[in-house]
Amino acid sequence: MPSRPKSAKTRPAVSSSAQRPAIVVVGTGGTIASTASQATTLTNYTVTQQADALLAAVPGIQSLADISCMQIFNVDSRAITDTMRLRLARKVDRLLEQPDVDGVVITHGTDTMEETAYFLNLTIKSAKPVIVTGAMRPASALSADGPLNLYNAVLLAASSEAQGLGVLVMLNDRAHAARLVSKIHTTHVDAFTSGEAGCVAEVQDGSIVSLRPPARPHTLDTPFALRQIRRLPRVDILYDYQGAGLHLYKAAIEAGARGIVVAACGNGSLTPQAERGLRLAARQGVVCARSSRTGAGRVTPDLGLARRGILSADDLNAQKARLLLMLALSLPPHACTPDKIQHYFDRY
Ligand SMILES: NC(=O)C[C@H](N)C(=O)O
Repeated sequence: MPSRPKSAKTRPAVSSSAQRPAIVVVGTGGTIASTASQATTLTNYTVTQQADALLAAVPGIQSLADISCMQIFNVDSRAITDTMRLRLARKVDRLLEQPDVDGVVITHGTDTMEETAYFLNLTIKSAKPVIVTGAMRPASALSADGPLNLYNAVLLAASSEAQGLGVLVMLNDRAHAARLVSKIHTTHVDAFTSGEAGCVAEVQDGSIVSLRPPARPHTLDTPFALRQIRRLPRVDILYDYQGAGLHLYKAAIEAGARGIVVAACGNGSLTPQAERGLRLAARQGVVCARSSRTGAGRVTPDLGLARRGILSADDLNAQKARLLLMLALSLPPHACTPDKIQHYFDRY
């Protein structure tokens, strides 16, 4: 349980001016919680800090809200498994059910942040703000970016402007919609983009500048609910390339994959062996989806392939398409036919 703010009693979803919003910061690890041996060491570090220490390093943050914090795990985000992400989602969902919690901030490694954010965006059943943040530089760095990112994340979580926008990713002064955001640089502080759609909001001088709300339905408006999930099914990602072989497709089928997402070339085009592999999988009841390895744009649906159970992942990248497919395959049989799953790809 988070340590409770002293004044926490029943309060509206976002507090009136008389009552400060109650925000829970959930720590999961990542570079924001890491330290290195020297202030100039920016890429070689270890997770050492918990959420309370991160908060203590941010001047003025306590003036934004009544902040409590908790640690669910403390790892590099590459170590987060499907089970851990599910546990985090359940925890956040339960926190938001509490009338005395107005919003949640999650501190997280940036490498797989977009996966956690999109998963929460599809499953959390609340309109209260959920903001995921992190850092590209460790807490020990000269010009560490974590403190301002965390400040801005709490600012956003405490704001009525972030209500009903789904899960947002806050880094480098920008708030991105979970569905659109992706990490596109290995080390720069400005590592995240929402592509052509642009971000949802910016923070300038401690004020939120709203730009555009996310276009796709999320959170309360999806058919995916955590309570109906016991275990997430195996969905594998395969990368297509010139000269690809069939063996990886066979291996995924043999490993019991219920879904395969391929990061296909261009507009979802498949090399001959990838197409053979997907057809083989689809014939055995594995739901397959084509995303694009280009990093932008939608994969045009192909009716011929769709008839064979090979769907289009719309403009989701492979890692996000995988999560949507896992959630879709967790639904009861009548709700996860290939037609229905294509509809989920087109909509969420
Ligand atoms: N910048 C980061 O947060 C990267 C880190 N390795 C992670 O946990 O994802």
